[in-house]
Amino acid sequence: LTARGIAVYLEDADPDAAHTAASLGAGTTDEPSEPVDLAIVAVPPALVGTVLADCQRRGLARSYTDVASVKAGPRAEAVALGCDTAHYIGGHPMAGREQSGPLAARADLFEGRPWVLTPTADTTTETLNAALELVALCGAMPVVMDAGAHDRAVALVSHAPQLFSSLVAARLEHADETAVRLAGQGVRDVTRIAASDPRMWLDILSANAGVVADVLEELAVDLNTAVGALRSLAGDEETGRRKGTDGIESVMRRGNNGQARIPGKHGAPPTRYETVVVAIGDQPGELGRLFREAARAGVNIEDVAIDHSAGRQVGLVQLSIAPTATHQLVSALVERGWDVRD
Ligand SMILES: NC(=O)c1ccc[n+]([C@@H]2O[C@H](COP(=O)([O-])OP(=O)(O)OC[C@H]3O[C@@H](n4cnc5c(N)ncnc54)[C@H](O)[C@@H]3O)[C@@H](O)[C@H]2O)c1
Ligand SMILES: O=C(O)C(=O)C[C@]1(C(=O)O)C=C[C@@H](O)C=C1
Repeated sequence: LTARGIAVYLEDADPDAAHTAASLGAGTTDEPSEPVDLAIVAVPPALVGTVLADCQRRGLARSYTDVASVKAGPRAEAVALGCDTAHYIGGHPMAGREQSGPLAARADLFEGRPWVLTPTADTTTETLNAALELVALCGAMPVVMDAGAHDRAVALVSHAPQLFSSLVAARLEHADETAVRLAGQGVRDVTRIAASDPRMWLDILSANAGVVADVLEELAVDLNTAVGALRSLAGDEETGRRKGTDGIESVMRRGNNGQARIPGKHGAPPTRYETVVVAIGDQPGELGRLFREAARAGVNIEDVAIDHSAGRQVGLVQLSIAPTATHQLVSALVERGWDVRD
């Protein structure tokens, strides 16, 4: 927001958090001299109602929104606390990180991401417009939804996946070191969000517990079917083995179909990117140098993942790029002496 010339006033129960954010260029810790256009309540979900009530009592802004990962509970609390709901609109940017705090912030976090807004019949046009402007300034795409529908949707696409990631990672807690050392990109992809803050997620999951439990129950049925298929595959009997093969094939195909439905950037249809793997030395500045080479070659990097080989001073960088740009990037990198892997 500051990069787009918007005056941002930061306030946090932890003054260090606000000062750190200010020093990173997110805004100022000075108090505004008059009510601002929009106050963004970015606190844990269970605190949204009380913080909103407090901000409104202080007359901080003309309109208010929040960013909590659940929407029905915070709204009910705001209503119960007697908040001015006409000038409050629930919000939820569908982007985030497994790390919290100002040091984990990124200016481009919301670019191209859905940002849910949950207006109600009494929401004023001024408040809806202020929230829409915020979403546009952050480069996100507004999605207007009812709070309950939002909570059911995120149970499926965010809350249950978080628990699943944690459960997969929990298998590693007491695993043999020799096994954990072999971790490759697959398990890293599946468990990245298992590093998330447990207190924050307890708060989120408590506010959406029943719906998330429904999703996990359905998953549990699928898990049992997969276990049955694997047991049949492990047996000697031919019919059983065929049944097992069918079962696992069905899991994999259904997974392919579900994964293919996940939208690409800016809500575009899912895109298939080509991956170019480059080995880089484990030293400062290497990644920046590689990105500059891609820019010189005129190739847009759509996504990036790094696989650090255990015990080796190299990392394998996987650059996801448009398939049509593969030749251009590979030849530019090879020409400039980079170690491009097949
Ligand atoms: N982290 C994510 O991926 C993500 C993504 C989308 C939405 N959200 C939502 O954003 C909100 C904040 O999450 P976060 O990850 O930024 O957490 P965070 O811990 O980084 O930030 C929360 C901040 O709220 C402050 N705070 C707590 N009580 C307060 C109070 N009474 N008054 C003022 N400040 C107070 C804390 O000191 C902390 O700095 C949550 O509602 C979360 O559901 C998080
Ligand atoms: O990608 C991550 O690390 C996230 O935490 C993102 C994520 C998500 O599940 O997509 C997590 C919770 C928020 O409510 C919104 C976004």
